[in-house]
This record gives sequence, C-alpha cells and structure tokens, in this order.
Amino acid sequence: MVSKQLSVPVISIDGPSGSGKGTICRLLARQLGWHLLDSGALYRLTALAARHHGVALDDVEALVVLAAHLDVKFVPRGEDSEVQVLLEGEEVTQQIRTEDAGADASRVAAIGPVRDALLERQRAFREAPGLIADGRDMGTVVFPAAELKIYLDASAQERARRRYNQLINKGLGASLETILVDIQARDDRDMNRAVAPLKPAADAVILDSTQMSIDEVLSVVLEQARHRGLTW
Ligand SMILES: Nc1ncnc2c1ncn2[C@@H]1O[C@H](COP(=O)(O)OP(=O)(O)OP(=O)(O)O)[C@@H](O)[C@H]1O
Ligand SMILES: Nc1ccn([C@H]2C[C@H](O)[C@@H](COP(=O)(O)O)O2)c(=O)n1
Repeated sequence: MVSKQLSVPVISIDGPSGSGKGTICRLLARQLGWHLLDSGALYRLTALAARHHGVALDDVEALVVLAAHLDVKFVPRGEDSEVQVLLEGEEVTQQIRTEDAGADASRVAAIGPVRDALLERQRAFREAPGLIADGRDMGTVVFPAAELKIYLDASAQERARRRYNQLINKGLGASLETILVDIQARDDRDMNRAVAPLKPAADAVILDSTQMSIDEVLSVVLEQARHRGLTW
C-alpha cells in the first residue's frame, strides 16, 4: 500500500490564515480532478470535539484520544458548494469555520502528540490520481516529497480584509479590527510553536497574493504544475 501511495503525486499549499489556501486548493482539486485534504479542518474538528466532550484544550492525553478516534465525515455536495462536514454524525460545516474555532484549532495544533495522532489520517488522503494538500506543514512534515510545494502568503491586513468579507458574506458578524488581531495572534502561534511551525519548505514556490486575484494565483499554480509535468 505504502509504495503504491508514494507514486501518487501531491501538490502542497501551506500558508497563514486567510491567505487563500482553501479557495485555491478547492479550485485546483476540481480543475485537476484530484483529491483534496483540508488539514486545518482536522484540527478544527479535534478542538470542537474537545469542546463537545468537555475536554480542556491543554489536556494532552484526552486530546490525543479524541484526535486518534475522530469520527468525521466529509460529504461532497456537488461541484460548487462547500463539503458538508459531520462530527460524530452532527453537521458542523459552518461551526468549524468561525474565528473562535480557528483559534481553538491553533491551540490544539501546537501540541505535538495531537499532531502525531492526525499524521497517518492525513497521509491516507494520498490516493490516485493525486492529492491537493492544504495546511501549515503539508510540504515540510506530512508530504515532504510533494512534487510541487506552494507557500501562499499575503499581508496580514489583506488577509484580515478577505476574512472579514468572507464572514460578512456568510451572514456572520465580524469586526475588521478584531479579525486582524485574531489573525496576527494565530500567525504568531502557528509560526513560533516548537512543533511543525508554519514556514515555507526550502523547495517551496513562495507566492505573495496581496496584490493578486484568485484567478491570478490559480494561473501561477497551474503553470508551476505544468512545468513539473503534473498536468497538461
Ligand atoms: N487572491 C485573493 N484575492 C481576494 N480574495 C481572496 C483571494 N484568495 C482568497 N480570497 C478570499 O479570501 C477568503 C479567505 O480565503 P480562504 O478561506 O481560502 O483562506 P485560507 O488560507 O484557507 O484561510 P484559513 O487558513 O484561515 O482557513 C475567502 O473568502 C476567499 O474567497
Ligand atoms: N496542517 C495544519 C493545518 C492547520 N493547523 C492549525 C493552525 C491553524 O491556525 C488552525 C486552523 O487551520 P485552517 O483551517 O485555518 O487552515 O489549525 C496546523 O497546525 N497544521
């Protein structure tokens, strides 16, 4: 199984919160017909499961048990709509996308044994014809031999603006100032933790999308994929 998996190509897209990873990964997976790993959702779900079960976000032993036995289903809902996410049979698609859920995820993600408990589950997403892997450590830890590694960045101000517009469009209340503070706090935690810190892999293509549209980012990534023979 392992040798067969290693022949399956991977494109990893890492980067800070709000840089556009999820958007680009979904579009890329659809364009290439490849599988998609939203690794952030696994950390968000682990933190939500902890909340549901009254587990403190610093209770390492209990968090590892939750992560290792996460009862999660990702149900595709047609080409253009978001994947439906079920946690222990309950729909939590929107609940895991709040800024508070992201902050909780960032806290549990700083715990090494939690990351270890989610590692093989993430690698199991690597199935033919290929995998688009969205996260913080896809190119540095989970798929270090990925054929193409993208580090997608943007200024904190631009990422806060994007996240603000995203939440408003979902009908969720938001404050641009609060979002900026939250994003900077999450950046700091994700980049400065001892385990699997957010940083570009040495062989990553670094894209600063601050002044780029979604289509422009997608075009650059597709060109990089063509250059490596991953698509026509
Ligand atoms: N280049 C871009 N220009 C303008 N808006 C963008 C761009 N890329 C993404 N967006 C928008 O920004 C918002 C955040 O994007 P997305 O959720 O993909 O970010 P992310 O990196 O996955 O964030 P997180 O890591 O916090 O989940 C979305 O509403 C998306 O449509
Ligand atoms: N591979 C990953 C993915 C996510 N995380 C942590 C850090 C993020 O702040 C949080 C939520 O991720 P998002 O859904 O916003 O991409 O989960 C991580 O440490 N490693």
